[in-house]
Amino acid sequence: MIKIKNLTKTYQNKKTKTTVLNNINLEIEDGDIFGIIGMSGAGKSTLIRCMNLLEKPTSGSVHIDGINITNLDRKSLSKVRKNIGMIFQGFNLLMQKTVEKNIAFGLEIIRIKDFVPENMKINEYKSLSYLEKRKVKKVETKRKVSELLKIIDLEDKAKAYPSMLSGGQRQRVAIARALATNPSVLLCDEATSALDSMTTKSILTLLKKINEETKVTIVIITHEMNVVKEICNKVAVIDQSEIIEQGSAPDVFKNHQSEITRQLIGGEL
Ligand SMILES: Nc1ncnc2c1ncn2[C@@H]1O[C@H](COP(=O)(O)OP(=O)(O)OP(=O)(O)O)[C@@H](O)[C@H]1O
Repeated sequence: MIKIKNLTKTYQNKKTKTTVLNNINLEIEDGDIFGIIGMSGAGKSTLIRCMNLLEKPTSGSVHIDGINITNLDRKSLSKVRKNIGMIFQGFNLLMQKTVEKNIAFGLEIIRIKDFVPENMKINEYKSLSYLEKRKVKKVETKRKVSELLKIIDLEDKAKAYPSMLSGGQRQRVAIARALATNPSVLLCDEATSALDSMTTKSILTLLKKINEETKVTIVIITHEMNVVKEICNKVAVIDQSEIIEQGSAPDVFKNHQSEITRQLIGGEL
């Protein structure tokens, strides 16, 4: 579960002080596909970046699976971050690496001694020599990459470079890389904004399938209402730095209270 308590984010320079998030309170339950919607500049990106401490809140706290991650030291935070995958509008792939190497990168960043093999008891792994551990990690990485290639349906592109892929295929690779560490949370920052509507639909279908199969909690920030309608079970509306509405997606769509929400959903319902 992700709990955000009284979170405020203020940017300050010599002359100005801007409060971008004001007293945000949110609870995102395990397995949710939680949409955060709002107009441009409302604070969506800042909020999602606070969830993995890419931005440090000015005050308030972020709790993931019961752990307050707000003031963790670098080492503990990097451990927590392995449990939080993130994908971006611009995909952020390594252009000089093949698809399979991009996906493996999600695991490469974990030190041999911190690696947790999926098919092995942790004590068994711990008792191995460094070289044996390295071998296990190599084999496990290979296995995981082929499993993920299958999930994203790009087994035939394993040796391709990102420049040879379409936008939708690149985002699939980014999703696989984010899932390599089996995170319990996947943060999606405008993940489909650069894609056409058909490709968006296929990425959303993939995210939904992954959510159903792995129970990963997905947080999506977007200004695209079809994204929320398509896959989110819950939604929060952010406007001028504050959460102005939240609840089950169908309920917020039907019984919204604010003018901003009405504008965002375009009065379609
Ligand atoms: N580093 C920063 N310093 C000062 N102000 C910032 C900084 N980062 C963001 N802001 C301001 O915070 C506000 C919220 O930005 P944010 O990117 O979170 O909004 P958003 O809802 O994601 O917008 P969009 O949909 O356009 O991406 C904006 O007014 C932005 O100018």
